[in-house]
Amino acid sequence: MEIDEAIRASSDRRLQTKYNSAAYIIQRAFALYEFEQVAFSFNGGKDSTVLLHLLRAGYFLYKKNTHRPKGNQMDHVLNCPMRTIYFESPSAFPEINSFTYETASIYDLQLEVIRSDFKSGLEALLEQKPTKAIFLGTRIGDPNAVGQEQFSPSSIGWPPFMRVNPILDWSYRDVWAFILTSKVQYCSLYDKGYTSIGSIYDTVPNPLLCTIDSLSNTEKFKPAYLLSDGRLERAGRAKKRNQVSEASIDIRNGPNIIHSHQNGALMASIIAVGDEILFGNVEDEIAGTLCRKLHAIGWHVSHKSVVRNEIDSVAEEVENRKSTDNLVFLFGGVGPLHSDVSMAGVAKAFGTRLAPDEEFEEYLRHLIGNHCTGDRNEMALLPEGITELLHHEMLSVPLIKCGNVVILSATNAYEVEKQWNCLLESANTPLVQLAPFFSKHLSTMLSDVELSETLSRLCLDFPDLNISCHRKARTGPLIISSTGKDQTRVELAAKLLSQKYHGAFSEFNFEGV
Ligand SMILES: Cc1cc2nc3c(=O)[nH]c(=O)nc-3n(C[C@H](O)[C@H](O)[C@H](O)COP(=O)(O)O)c2cc1C
Ligand SMILES: Nc1ncnc2c1ncn2[C@@H]1O[C@H](COP(=O)(O)OP(=O)(O)OP(=O)(O)O)[C@@H](O)[C@H]1O
Ligand SMILES: [Mg+2]
Repeated sequence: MEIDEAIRASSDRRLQTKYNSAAYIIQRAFALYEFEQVAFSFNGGKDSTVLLHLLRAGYFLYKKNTHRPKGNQMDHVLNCPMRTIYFESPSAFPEINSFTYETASIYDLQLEVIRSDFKSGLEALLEQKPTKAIFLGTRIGDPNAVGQEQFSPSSIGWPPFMRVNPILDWSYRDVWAFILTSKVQYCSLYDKGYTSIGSIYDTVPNPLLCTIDSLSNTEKFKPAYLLSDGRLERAGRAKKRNQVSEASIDIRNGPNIIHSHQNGALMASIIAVGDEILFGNVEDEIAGTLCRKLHAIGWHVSHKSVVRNEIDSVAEEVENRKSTDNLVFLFGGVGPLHSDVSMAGVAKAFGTRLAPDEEFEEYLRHLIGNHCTGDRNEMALLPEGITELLHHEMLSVPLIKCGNVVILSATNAYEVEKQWNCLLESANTPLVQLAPFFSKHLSTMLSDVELSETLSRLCLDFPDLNISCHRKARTGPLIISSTGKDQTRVELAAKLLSQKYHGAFSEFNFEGV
């Protein structure tokens, strides 16, 4: 069987692994359901083209493994005469239509063309012919893939059947590696720069593949398989409303829009994940550094917390903070150890799951080389559909941002300093530089009782300032800080206080402490 032979003969181990697991899913589906009760949903797109050839290979392997025929007795299964459904729409590209029809005829597919919407078409189909399972070329990253597994029952409200998704965990690059290695035909639009194909009204060639022909000074598009970042395969598709996963990974449009709180202020919170901090074995120095850094660029820090190395603890905290703050920083619990559950916690907070991120895996491979086989690197499992990598030349591995949560791998103040600088300089930085804060700190030996009324009054008179008090020891000096964005107001508050208690205050400088 030519597909099976081509993949086995290739030197691409990753492709072989993906192929083997897809072929396994297909064979299990053929073992579970009668051939006549299974259908293949084919639309001439690249993913369903891959699936077609995987089905042919899987069917061949299934027959070979279950019937053990000799010699050329296998010839009759070189094709897979599957029931194939195509939802044809008047707004489909003519190239897609012709490719679908031609392919169905080449491979003896029993094509059933449906000219209604998916749901009512499937209802009619199931009434006419018992259909237990339908193969789909859905992949992680497709807007409708969230929450699906390789075997996923149809959704509530849909007619009952099993959706079988053998290439769910395939990346864009895997799809093209398969097509190019097995040398199968694909729709001609992909050679014209289309990377994901919808209707003629919502699809154009991917702008990221556009080049200018220097001779004719006209636009040209490179073929789809040359798109280097597969996460941008839908860049030529008009956005639908409510496509959450797309909105959050749209790195072309820069950082996610951040809605500011009162007075244009932006809020951040910091979550440390670490049993060692809660046991008191380790003093956290990262959160403090982050507070200073955020303050220095004019951000407010609303909350700082430490949670246990437990998925649910991380998920609960992230869920709370991500909806309250513009940006959440999380550190600790990142890596390959049993206690490194932060990614899983973040995924759970966003209602998604961990999925292999091919680009991140590539970075890790450079970093840890032989220790990572490439088949299975748990550190390359990142929250599906919400992850954006933030690159910087000084970082061997990019920083990870999931929605509005930035995950830092720093383990001490020095490392967080470096990651912070890279984050600030990253092209997609979520850190907006705001007007700076000004602070004035005064030190006094006056007692709290003597000062309390005056300070309450000062807070009322200066609602735009943060006036805070702290002391290092009950018997030591009291430090009063006023902080705000208007330097004149900050200085005025300090001056009024000093004037009221003539000679009782001196200026204080935190740096000198
Ligand atoms: C065979 C088949 C089965 C489907 N089953 C479901 C389903 O169970 N639940 C669901 O919400 N959508 C289902 N859909 C719809 C898809 O999730 C999705 O809306 C569609 O493929 C997206 O195409 P579009 O981006 O062109 O709208 C199904 C589609 C097909 C072709
Ligand atoms: N009109 C349709 N008729 C039959 N199946 C469809 C149709 N639209 C989508 N599907 C099924 O859903 C899967 C995912 O759809 P999608 O639009 O991502 O197509 P594709 O094959 O992936 O091509 P591309 O991503 O390049 O547009 C397809 O592989 C196919 O199994
Ligand atoms: Mg697709």
